[in-house]
Amino acid sequence: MSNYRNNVFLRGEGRSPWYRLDGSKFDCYLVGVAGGSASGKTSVAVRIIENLNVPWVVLLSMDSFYKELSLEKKIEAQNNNYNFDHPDAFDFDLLLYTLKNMKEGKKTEIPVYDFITHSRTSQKNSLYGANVVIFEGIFALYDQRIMDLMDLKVFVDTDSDIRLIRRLKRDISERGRDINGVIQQYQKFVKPAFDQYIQPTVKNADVIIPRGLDNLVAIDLITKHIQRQLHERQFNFRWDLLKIDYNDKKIPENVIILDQTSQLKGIHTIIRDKNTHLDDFIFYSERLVAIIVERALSELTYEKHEVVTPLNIPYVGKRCIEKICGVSILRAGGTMEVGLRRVVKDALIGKILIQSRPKTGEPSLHFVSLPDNIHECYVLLMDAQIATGAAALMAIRVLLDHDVPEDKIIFLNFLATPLGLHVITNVFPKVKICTSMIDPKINDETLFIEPGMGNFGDRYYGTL
Ligand SMILES: Nc1ncnc2c1ncn2[C@@H]1O[C@H](COP(=O)(O)OP(=O)(O)O)[C@@H](O)[C@H]1O
Ligand SMILES: Nc1ccn([C@@H]2O[C@H](COP(=O)(O)O)[C@@H](O)[C@H]2O)c(=O)n1
Repeated sequence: MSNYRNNVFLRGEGRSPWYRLDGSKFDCYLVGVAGGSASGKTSVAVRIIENLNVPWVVLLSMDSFYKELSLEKKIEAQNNNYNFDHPDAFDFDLLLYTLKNMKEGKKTEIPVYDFITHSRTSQKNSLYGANVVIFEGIFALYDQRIMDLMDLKVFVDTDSDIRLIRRLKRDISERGRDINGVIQQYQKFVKPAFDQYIQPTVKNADVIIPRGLDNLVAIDLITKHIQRQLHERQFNFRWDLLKIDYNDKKIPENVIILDQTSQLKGIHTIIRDKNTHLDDFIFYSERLVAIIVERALSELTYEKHEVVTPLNIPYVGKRCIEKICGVSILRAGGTMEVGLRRVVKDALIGKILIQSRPKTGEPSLHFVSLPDNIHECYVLLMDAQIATGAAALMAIRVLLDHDVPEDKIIFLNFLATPLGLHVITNVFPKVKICTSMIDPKINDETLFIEPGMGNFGDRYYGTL
C-alpha cells in the first residue's frame, strides 16, 4: 500500500509535468463515486487508487462539506432529530469551489469533519497537486454543476440490508453512536432520503458497481479506463525542450544579466575552477548570490520614506513595499539561501524539490513547502543554473498554482543558457530572470551546461 497522508496517496515517484510546453495545464482526472451510506464508496475508491498505481492521487469525502450547524441544530443532531441525509445538509457551493480548484491543480484547503461532534474541526487539510481526484459521497452525483466537472461517474449499488448492518457496526465503533440511535436515524432519515434522493442519482452514473468492493471485475475495468486516459496525457518534456530553435534570437528583454565586470569574472573564475577548495567555493558563491539579489531587488517597488538622522535632520529616502519570499529549487537552489538572507534578513523561505528522472531527464515534483501567504509576496525563485529550463518551468507553475502573480516572480541564478532563458520567457513572459552570466551550450547527453560550473549542489555541499 502506498504512503497515505491527509487523504493524499503518495508513491515514491514524483509528479510528472501537469502542464504543456505552452504552460497551460491538464485538468486533473476527477472521478465521482456515489451510493447509499455504507455501500462501500470509500472502500471502492481506495481499491481503485491502490490498483491505479499512480503517484499523487487524492481521496476527497463529501463529509468535509457538511454545513456548520447552529447550537440549536447541534442539539437536534445529538437527539437524532437532524436530517444529515437531505441535500440541504451539504454546502454544495463550497464543494463546487473546492473541486474546481482541485481540478485546476490549485492549492486547496479541505475542511475536516468530526462525526462525533457533528461539526468541522479547527483543522484543515491543505492539498496541492493531484493527477487523479476521487470524490465520494452520498450526493456525489446529485448537483449538475459538480457532475459537469467529473470525467467518470460511478454508483456503488449495495443491498440495503447489508448497508444497514455495516452502518450499525461502523457508527457504534467509529462514530460514537448506540444501537437504538443508529436504527432510529436509519428509519427516520437515512432510508427515506436514500429512496427519495440518492437512489435516483444512479441514472447519472457512467458505471454502476453492484456489490461494491466484492465486484473485482468492475473495479478492474474502471482502473484500466482511468490508466488509459492518464497515459494519453503523457509526453516527453525535457527532450522536446531541446528541440526548440533559439538560435538567432536575441536574449529576451525581461532577462537581467549582471554587468560583466572584471570583479564578476574574477568570482566566476574561482567558482568554475574544478580545483577550487570547498571553503572558497562556498565563500565566493555566497558573495555572488548577494550581488545577484541586490540587483534583483532594484526591480521591486519602493516608496518614499522619511527618517530623522542623528543630527535631528529629516532625510527622505525609500523603503521597499514588498513582502519578500525566497523559494529555492532543491537541491542546488538551497545553496543560495544563505546569500539571500545576508541581503534580506527577514525574507520568508519556501522550498520546492524537483528531481530529474534517471534515464529520461524528465523533471518530477517531490515536495512543496511554501508559506501560506506566498500569494501576497514578491518571490525570488532560486536555482543555481538554468540549462533546458524544465525544472524552472515546473517551479514557476507551482508558484502560479499557489496564486503568486506571474509578474511578482524573479528567477535568480548564477548561470543560464540561451535555450533555458527562451524556454522560460516564452512560456511565462511576465517572469523576470536575473542571472550573472550566460554560457552558450548544453551537452545533449549529460544535460550539463558547457563550459559551466559542474554539479553546483554536489560542489557546495561537498558530496562529489
Ligand atoms: N465488500 C465488503 N465486505 C465487507 N465489509 C465491507 C465491504 N465494503 C465495505 N465494508 C465495510 O463497511 C463499512 C462501510 O464501508 P465504506 O467503504 O466506508 O462505505 P461508505 O463510504 O459508502 O460509507 C466499513 O467498515 C467497511 O470496512
Ligand atoms: N454528523 C453526521 C453527519 C453524517 N451522518 C451520516 O453519515 C452518512 C454519510 O456518510 P457515509 O460515509 O455513510 O457515506 C449519512 O447517511 C448521514 O446519516 C451522521 O450520522 N452524522
